[in-house]
Amino acid sequence: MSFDALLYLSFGGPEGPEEVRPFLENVTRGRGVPPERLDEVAEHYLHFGGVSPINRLNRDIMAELERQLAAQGRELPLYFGNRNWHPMVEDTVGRMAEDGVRRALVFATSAWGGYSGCKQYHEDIARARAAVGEGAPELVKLRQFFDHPLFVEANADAIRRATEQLPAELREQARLVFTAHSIPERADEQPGPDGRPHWYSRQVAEAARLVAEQLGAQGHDVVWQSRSGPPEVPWLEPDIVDHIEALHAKGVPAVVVSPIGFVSDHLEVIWDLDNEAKEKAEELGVGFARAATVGTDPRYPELIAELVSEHLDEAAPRKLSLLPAAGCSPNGEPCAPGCC
Ligand SMILES: CC1=C(CCC(=O)O)c2cc3nc(cc4[nH]c(cc5[nH]c(cc1n2)c(C)c5CCC(=O)O)c(CCC(=O)O)c4C)C(CCC(=O)O)=C3C
Ligand SMILES: [Fe+2]
Repeated sequence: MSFDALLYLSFGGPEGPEEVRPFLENVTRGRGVPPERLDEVAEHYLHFGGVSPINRLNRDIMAELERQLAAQGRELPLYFGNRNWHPMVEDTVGRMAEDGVRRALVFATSAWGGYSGCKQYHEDIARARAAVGEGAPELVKLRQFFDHPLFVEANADAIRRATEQLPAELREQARLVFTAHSIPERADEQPGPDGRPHWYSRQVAEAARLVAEQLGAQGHDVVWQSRSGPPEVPWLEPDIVDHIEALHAKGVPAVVVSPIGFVSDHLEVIWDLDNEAKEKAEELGVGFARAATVGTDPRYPELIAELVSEHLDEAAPRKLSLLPAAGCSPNGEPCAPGCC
């Protein structure tokens, strides 16, 4: 099948203090997030002048991706659209239609299945096409990449570099801790294409296992961060901050934290880890190093180009786990019956 463009689809983030509230309202519309939580998160954004780094990081990644695609001799114009903030995906897909794009691939900036990481991006695709109406391009979303060798290698190298930042005497005993965005337990019960539940947390566990194996780590933990929602609703636990306390109580002298659940050092990473988790570690005297996300590693755009190649050249999908490949479907249709 031929494609005449690539749409880079991301979350979006505010670029000034006056944009914080309307952005948060877009993110949480109909999601049952209490106003107190929104006030708290607004403060996190305002702490950084109301500017999330996510848009700049995405533009840097796209510039490198464009360079790599050009070097491969691919003529595939790149478009940028977001779910929650400008450039909004509806506007971008409108522009694609005006430019005469008939059929495009879509890269969504999440490695995972589940509602937030996969299905909601399918909904964005369907909503954008509906908004454009007649003449909207066909949009085929690329698959989930949590077990792609380039994702695993880039995360492993970032952990190696973070470990070097710890004092030499702590490195050997430092506990490797992976974090990903918490989601409601009910949401995590959602099955994958294999029909088995907990698709999201199984993928996170598998990616963490693959990275830890590549590092020859003695042991590792998978924990969660950035919990939202009303307090009475159970979300995946333990939280990273509580986990640092628990490790300290067991006598662990240092932690290396890998935000494997995210692909760039956006606000949830720099606030929840570099502020909150780091502060807790310092308070307890626990050594703390945070690994980078894959976004600044050239292997990330390389991975995107490989996913593209699976469609344009029928390149065999490279994956390291036995979990099924999923997340790829046209025009926002579910990727498998009951999936995500
Ligand atoms: C699984 C997952 C990912 C990873 C997969 C992926 O990357 O897609 C992710 C990424 C992100 N989440 C982000 C920001 C936010 N997420 C929120 C709220 C929520 N996230 C959820 C899940 C996820 N989120 C859920 C279940 C909610 C509750 C509301 C709902 O059920 O939908 C809220 C509302 C306030 C709050 O309650 O925290 C904000 C501001 C940003 C941008 C950061 C920046 O601006 O730099 C990014 C990349
Ligand atoms: Fe899916």
